[in-house]
Amino acid sequence: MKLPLLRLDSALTSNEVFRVASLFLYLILLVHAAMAAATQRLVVSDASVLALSLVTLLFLVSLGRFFWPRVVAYDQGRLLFEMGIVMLAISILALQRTLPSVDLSSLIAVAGVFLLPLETGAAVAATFGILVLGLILRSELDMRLSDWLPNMYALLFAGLLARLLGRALKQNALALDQAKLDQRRFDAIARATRHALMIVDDKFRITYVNPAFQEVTGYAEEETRHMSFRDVNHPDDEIESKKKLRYLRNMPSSSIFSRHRTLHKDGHWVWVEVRGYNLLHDPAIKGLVFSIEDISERKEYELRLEHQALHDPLTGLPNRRHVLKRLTGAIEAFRENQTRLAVLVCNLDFFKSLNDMHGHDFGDKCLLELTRRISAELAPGDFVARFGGNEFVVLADGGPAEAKSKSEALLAAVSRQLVVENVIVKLQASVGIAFLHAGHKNPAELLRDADAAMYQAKESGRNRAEIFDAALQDLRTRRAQLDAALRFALERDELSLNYQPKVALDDGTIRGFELLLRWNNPQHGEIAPQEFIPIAEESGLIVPIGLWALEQACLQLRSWGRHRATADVTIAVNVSMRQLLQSSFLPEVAAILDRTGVSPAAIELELTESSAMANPLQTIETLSILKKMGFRLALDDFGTGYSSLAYLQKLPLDVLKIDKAFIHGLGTNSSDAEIIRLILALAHTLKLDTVAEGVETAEQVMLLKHMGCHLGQGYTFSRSVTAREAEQLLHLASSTVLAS
Ligand SMILES: Nc1nc2c(ncn2[C@@H]2O[C@H](COP(=O)(O)O[C@H]3[C@@H](O)[C@H](n4cnc5c(=O)[nH]c(N)nc54)O[C@@H]3COP(=O)(O)O)[C@@H](O)[C@H]2O)c(=O)[nH]1
Repeated sequence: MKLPLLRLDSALTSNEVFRVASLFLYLILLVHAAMAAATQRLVVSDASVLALSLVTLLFLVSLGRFFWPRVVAYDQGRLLFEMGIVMLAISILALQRTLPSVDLSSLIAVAGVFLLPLETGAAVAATFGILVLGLILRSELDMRLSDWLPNMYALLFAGLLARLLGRALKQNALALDQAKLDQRRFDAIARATRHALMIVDDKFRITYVNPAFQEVTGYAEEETRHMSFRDVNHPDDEIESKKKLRYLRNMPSSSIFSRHRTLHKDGHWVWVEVRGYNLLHDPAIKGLVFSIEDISERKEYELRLEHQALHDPLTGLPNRRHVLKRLTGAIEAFRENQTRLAVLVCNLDFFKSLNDMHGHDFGDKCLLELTRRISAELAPGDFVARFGGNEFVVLADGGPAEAKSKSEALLAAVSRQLVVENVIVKLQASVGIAFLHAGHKNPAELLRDADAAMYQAKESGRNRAEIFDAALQDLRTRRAQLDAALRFALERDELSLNYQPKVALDDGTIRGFELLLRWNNPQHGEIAPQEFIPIAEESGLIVPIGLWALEQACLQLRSWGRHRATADVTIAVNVSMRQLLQSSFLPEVAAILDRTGVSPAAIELELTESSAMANPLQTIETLSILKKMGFRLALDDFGTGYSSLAYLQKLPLDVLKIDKAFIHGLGTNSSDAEIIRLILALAHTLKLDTVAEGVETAEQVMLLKHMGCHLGQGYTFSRSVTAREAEQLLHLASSTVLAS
């Protein structure tokens, strides 16, 4: 039989100690009596028999208490009663002198045993009781002071010690109970929670897991002993995960948060949300504590939402946002390791017309088929997205040759005939290609380049691919900026006019001026006419600008007409073909003459050879009217275009202006001299005056004069000057000859 001695597996209580100590107390008294009987020193009287019977009875009670501790209640009254009985028995035995030396030392033992389980009040009362009994016994037994006083001290000391021990045991038991309660609560929470809890030591060895750990990871507690994080980490999360764990372990009291995938025992990936706390310094934990939540469902929902946000619902292809995200990543990767990336923007030509003609459902079906075809043309690593209604974007590795052949394949795939709802459709696309480079700061810039190339492909005839050309794009951007600025140039008074003298080669007198436009813009500065005139021509702005220039020339002539030195001068005004083609041109010119009152004979209208010959019939008609109105007419840049002599003959011209390209070679290039001679002979035949443009040297002046050219214009005489300077030149020329 296993004796219920002290229960050392739980907190030792004062009752427990009392249970054992009281048994020993009574046993010692009985052994003492037995030994006295054996040595015949036992004095037997009726009272002593009663006392020994009481002790025996108490021994039996304590024996019962020892074996069946749960049956006996330890209430204060019963304990005091028992103590009273034992003290009575001791007193009788002492007074009867039944047992040798049953005196104050027995009371010390009683104090040591009974004060253990008593509450403070009862313990004080019991102490007094024992003390009083001790005093009575001392006087009855005639003990000397030196014999009983140390025993009384010992009695008090034993009582006090027993009391303190009793209290300590009680507090200890309470603390242990509380700890057990806390443990039970923790176990209940750890069992009830859906979150897996795990504690690992500083070597990341698992020291604790709760039951939910198995639910989340599939691993039972005993299987975790040899587990390593590395075995269950998703390869994509590995680096980040390691970084966080290292940080957590090395930073006392730190915490981490992470969302990653962990491998379930079944072999599938589980999305978990992990919070980790460093409690290595806490002696109760000495570990890293993790709370792990299975967020697979939430994550799946999130991923579904993300998929929806990043994909086109019709084709299922990645959408614009996805492309931007992908490109952001590609730009970052490029900064690190210069990876190659080609962006192909594939825009369907005339897709709007197809939608308009057959409806959007039909268009959608075509797009689905095109998606299939485009995807089939791509390599495994390529990325294709639907970027807009009729636009696909392909991101692929490779240089110009690969990108070009890929776009050729795409164009071929798109243009293969397509049958939708029994309708045969033939589509085509224009592809723009751009390559990622260090200058691209963000996806928008890279896409802008690919887009520009795509528009270039459209402009070049569609159904083709173009690679982005940065220089061309810079030119386009500047043209677009100048075009925008030029629209405000007139109203903002940014345009001005210069005058370049035309000088008679025989006597050096100024016979007239050519009016030359100048544009000074606050943002772009001085812009050369070679740059802005073509832009004005293209946008049609040359029409109002040309009329303004003509009116300014007339006003200047009216002003000069008032002085003798400047009265006979003529002004040559450049006229663009765009102006001539305007039906309103002739009435507006007439209105200018009316408003200014200037004679058209003082104005020479210059039209370039190439523009005049582009549309000869209309030119002949309009020039004839202008001629009838009284204007002088000049053919500018002669020799650079392809003049039909038949038409030339029919043009009502007064002047041929020899292009400066021929004058430039005069004196050095004999063929230029030959051409000039021929032009002069032709002009002579057609009875036209001749002006040499771009005369820069005295030698050229001399040669031209000998060849019979009438007038010269160029830097050797004067650059173009302001109206005021032109006027001064005229005043000077009236007295001085500029060249002879
Ligand atoms: N429709 C209109 N066209 C105009 C008008 N004003 C000018 N223009 C045309 O713009 C082109 C460029 O003109 P610009 O830069 O003013 O150049 C002229 C002269 O400065 C230049 N020039 C004159 N002398 C010399 C020289 O000795 N050497 C040299 N290298 N260049 C010289 O030639 C230009 C004049 O050319 P042209 O008209 O062919 O006589 C030019 O085509 C202008 O016509 C306008 O109001 N309307």
